[in-house]
Amino acid sequence: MSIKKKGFNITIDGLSGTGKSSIGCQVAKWPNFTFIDNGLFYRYFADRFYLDDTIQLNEIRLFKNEMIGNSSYYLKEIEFYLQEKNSQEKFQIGQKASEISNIPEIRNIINEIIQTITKNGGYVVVGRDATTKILPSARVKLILKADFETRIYRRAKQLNAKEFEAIGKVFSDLLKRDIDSFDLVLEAKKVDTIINTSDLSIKQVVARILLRVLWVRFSDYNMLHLIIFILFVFVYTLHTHFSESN
Ligand SMILES: Nc1ncnc2c1ncn2[C@@H]1O[C@H](COP(=O)(O)OP(=O)(O)OP(=O)(O)O)[C@@H](O)[C@H]1O
Ligand SMILES: Nc1ccn([C@H]2C[C@H](O)[C@@H](COP(=O)(O)O)O2)c(=O)n1
Repeated sequence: MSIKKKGFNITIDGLSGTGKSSIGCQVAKWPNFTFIDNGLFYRYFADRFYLDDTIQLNEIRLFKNEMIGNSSYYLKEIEFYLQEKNSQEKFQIGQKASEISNIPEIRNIINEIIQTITKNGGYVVVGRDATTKILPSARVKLILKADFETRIYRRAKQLNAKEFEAIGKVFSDLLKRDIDSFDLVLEAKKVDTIINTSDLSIKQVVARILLRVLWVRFSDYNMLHLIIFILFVFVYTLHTHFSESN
């Protein structure tokens, strides 16, 4: 049973540190889907097009078409471009990304790029509004959540923050990101399946999501058979009805 079906996309939203990126890229592996981290777009745009306190909207508009025309190249470029930054740079880029995410045109451009790239299916998109705004028609839509303390612990471990001051920075950064994303996640929470990852390992969360993917795909499969069966019964009944009346 192939999961790579026309139009089959998976979206995963959640606050910072809930595990979207680590889990999303694992989820993408088994059905051989392409992973897209929506937050990376904001970061890439912020670092490339927000120079000397000026947002280069024209450049961004041109870039949109370039990226749509050559999506597999640019998805890799965005991923690797940011991997090369050190943690201080990443922190600053994150702050600029948060600023540009308040500009509606930039949000629309990013959403449009992702919608166009994913239109044939085969993608796992993670972010904060992937389930509600970007791909509300995705076949599997999930929200990850985790306690605030768990998320601080995970982020501090990830950044190797051990000193009181460093942990304080993690705390305030996470709080700010939560406040920035509050509306988006609140909106998403209304409609989707929520998984609390606080007491689950990455593997356990991935397994749950893949089970859900299989279930959705399996119900498609059964539904198709059910429809064929009903059609068959209908045609057969018509056939016997008309042969009896002749
Ligand atoms: N279920 C889990 N159990 C233990 N550690 C986890 C779990 N999920 C994620 N982590 C760890 O927590 C850290 C943060 O996870 P990740 O970067 O995937 O979160 P995120 O939701 O994508 O955050 P952001 O939105 O800030 O990018 C990573 O180091 C990751 O390995
Ligand atoms: N759907 C999204 C995704 C991201 N942002 C903003 C919020 C963050 O400040 C920034 C970077 O995201 P991250 O890499 O931390 O996931 O981009 C957003 O507003 N909407």
